[in-house]
Amino acid sequence: MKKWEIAVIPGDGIGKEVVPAALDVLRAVADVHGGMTFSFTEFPWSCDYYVEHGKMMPDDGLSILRNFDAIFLGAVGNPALVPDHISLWGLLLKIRREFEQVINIRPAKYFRGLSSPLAEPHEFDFIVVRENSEGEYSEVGGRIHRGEDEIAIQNAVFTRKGTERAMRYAFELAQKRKRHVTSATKSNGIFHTMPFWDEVFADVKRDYPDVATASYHIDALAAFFVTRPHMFDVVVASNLFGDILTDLGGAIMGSIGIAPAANINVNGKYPSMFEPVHGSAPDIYGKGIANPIGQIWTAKLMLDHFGEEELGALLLNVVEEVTADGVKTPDIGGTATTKEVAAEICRRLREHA
Ligand SMILES: NC(=O)c1ccc[n+]([C@@H]2O[C@H](COP(=O)([O-])OP(=O)(O)OC[C@H]3O[C@@H](n4cnc5c(N)ncnc54)[C@H](O)[C@@H]3O)[C@@H](O)[C@H]2O)c1
Ligand SMILES: O=C(O)C[C@@H](O)C(=O)O
Ligand SMILES: [K+]
Ligand SMILES: [Mn+2]
Repeated sequence: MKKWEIAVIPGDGIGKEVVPAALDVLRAVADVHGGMTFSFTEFPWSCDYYVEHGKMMPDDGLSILRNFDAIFLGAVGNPALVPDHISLWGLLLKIRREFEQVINIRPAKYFRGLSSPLAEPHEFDFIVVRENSEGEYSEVGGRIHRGEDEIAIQNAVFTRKGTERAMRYAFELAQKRKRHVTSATKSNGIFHTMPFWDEVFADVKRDYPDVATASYHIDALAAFFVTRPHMFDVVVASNLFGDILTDLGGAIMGSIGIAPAANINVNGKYPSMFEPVHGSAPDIYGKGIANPIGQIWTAKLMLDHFGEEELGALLLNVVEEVTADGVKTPDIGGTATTKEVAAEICRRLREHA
């Protein structure tokens, strides 16, 4: 019997609702498999934890997480208790960086049973490869003076290694898909880092002559996500551009509540982390109506990561069937609760046991 050791961090807000729902689904997945179990170890690290301990996670938090096969996370952030940059950098970004989860994979596709806000969504199916370790997200910079003379400086950091790594990952992914990579740039307005990004892209693409490419400035690209999302296969983007594009990816599917993400450690030194694209949604927390699909699809990405692609495909198929049959939370036009959606997915999964 194969046993996967999973560190579970529900985090804040609706993370505490969608994570338990997705764990139930993973238990059902294990039953379907028959030869596999999950051991879930839960950690209460969150903004509530911060209020009590003055930090988002204990000092030895990372060494505890290190021994797990994967980390399954909900969402981090409760601005009523802790400023967002403190909570994010103290937990989510800390894990991404210290565990060298340098790539963030974020798929979006035309999803059965959902009405996209696009008039003609066609059958789009793309993956954004978000550089996850550097770029616009950096602690380099500072603030001086106060008042009228106040200055804030934030430096973006683009290394050749990090940039190339994200691009190569995108090209190799495209080779297993429709052989097309789009680069998200902004080399007209961003004077140093984005021309550099374009140069590295030009260098890297020479190594993949079987993959077609396109490059668009991020503003135009954002519009194309709305007007012609079906033309994309793999999109490679910097940390911030990838962040923004993937909320948009969720939106054109029908709700940001269904979009999944995988923070991948590519060198095998540390566990990878699986979490939905969305945050803690304080506006709906506590009502029991958060859409669990983003968290459940994230579980599918974890199954893929473990080499259980067949089970992953079955899981996503069942989720789409349940959606198409109208068992949906309010964000996608239904009346079901988080728990009802998860229970229906579990019930249908067990029919495959
Ligand atoms: N990876 C993360 O953990 C992550 C991601 C984004 C935001 N955040 C944090 O979450 C907090 C709230 O941020 P925000 O409001 O900008 O983004 P958000 O993603 O939490 O919410 C944006 C909107 O989408 C809706 N939404 C999100 N997930 C949903 C779901 N599963 N079902 C139904 N509706 C859903 C919310 O109700 C809200 O209207 C902040 O503290 C922010 O820093 C964390
Ligand atoms: O990376 C971030 O900015 C946090 C959150 O918005 C995310 O997309 O994971
Ligand atoms: K999240
Ligand atoms: Mn985001």
